[in-house]
Amino acid sequence: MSYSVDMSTAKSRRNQSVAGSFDPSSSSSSTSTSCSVIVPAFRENANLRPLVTRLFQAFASHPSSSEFKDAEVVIVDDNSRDGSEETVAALQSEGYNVRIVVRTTERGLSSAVVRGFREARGQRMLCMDADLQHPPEAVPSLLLALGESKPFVLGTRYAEGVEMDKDWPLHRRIISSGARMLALPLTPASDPMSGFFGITKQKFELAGPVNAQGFKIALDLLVKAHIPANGIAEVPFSFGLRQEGESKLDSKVMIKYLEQLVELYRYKFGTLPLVLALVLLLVVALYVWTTLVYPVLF
Ligand SMILES: Nc1nc2c(ncn2[C@@H]2O[C@H](COP(=O)(O)OP(=O)(O)O[C@H]3O[C@H](CO)[C@@H](O)[C@H](O)[C@@H]3O)[C@@H](O)[C@H]2O)c(=O)[nH]1
Ligand SMILES: [Mg+2]
Repeated sequence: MSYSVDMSTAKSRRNQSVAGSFDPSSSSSSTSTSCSVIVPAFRENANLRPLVTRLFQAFASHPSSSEFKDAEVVIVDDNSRDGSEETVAALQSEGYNVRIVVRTTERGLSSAVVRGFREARGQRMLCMDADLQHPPEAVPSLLLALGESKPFVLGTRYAEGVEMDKDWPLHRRIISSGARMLALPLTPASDPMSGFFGITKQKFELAGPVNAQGFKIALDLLVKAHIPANGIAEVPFSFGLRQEGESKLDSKVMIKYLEQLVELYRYKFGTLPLVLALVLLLVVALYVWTTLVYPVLF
């Protein structure tokens, strides 16, 4: 079950002045929406206001600001009850085109993103975290990179000139690199672990049934929407630190990722290569045990 708080009226549609600064008090009566930004959020109230205001400021000050005149932000919250709904209502009354879908019987990052993509009114859809690890200022370029020839855009942390924040913990770097390596045979994308990505509505609707468990929905869409290498626009960005609150990534999320990998390998290559890989792994493990570990221990 879910409900949606959407007080968007002509007054609450976001607007921009020619000077490039966002003026939420002026209004637009347009009903078409070109771009939608989807934000999965769980207990992110403290981050919502800076996120939304920075996003609309970035749209207003972009040289192609007219492309974003109908842009909307859709927050998909899992019943956080931390004041997020009130914050969104306040932003709406100030004129920002933002709404919140509150799910009361479902949980999970990926399924929240899928829900947001289904709710989105825009043809270009982008997903980003609420905690400001993904810079709102990079959103316009990512959205503009989407089109018929590039139906998928990926904010990548693995490119020249960009970096992770030096305070991002070592264990998270190791987990992220390991997870990325395991996904290498599935997609040519440089950073399929990224939660900063976009897809056209058309391509999303053509994708096969996605695995909405866990955190890695971009990887699932890359595989199941059959996105070829030349259909991906990669936009480098520097991955920041969470501004407020705590990460929700835990061991359950990692196990779900391994399950997702098995499903995707079967989807892409069939069952036989997967069985062969498991047999090979078993043989290597037996070899290591009998020749290296057993003689040393016993
Ligand atoms: N609705 C909803 N949102 C959720 C849930 N769990 C997490 N989120 C939201 O999903 C976003 C990412 O969650 P974090 O808890 O901040 O994740 P992270 O550990 O920082 O992981 C990030 O880095 C990964 C790459 O290393 C990304 O893959 C991932 O998307 C995220 O960006 C945040 O906006 C968070 O509120 C949930 O159960 N429900
Ligand atoms: Mg985070």
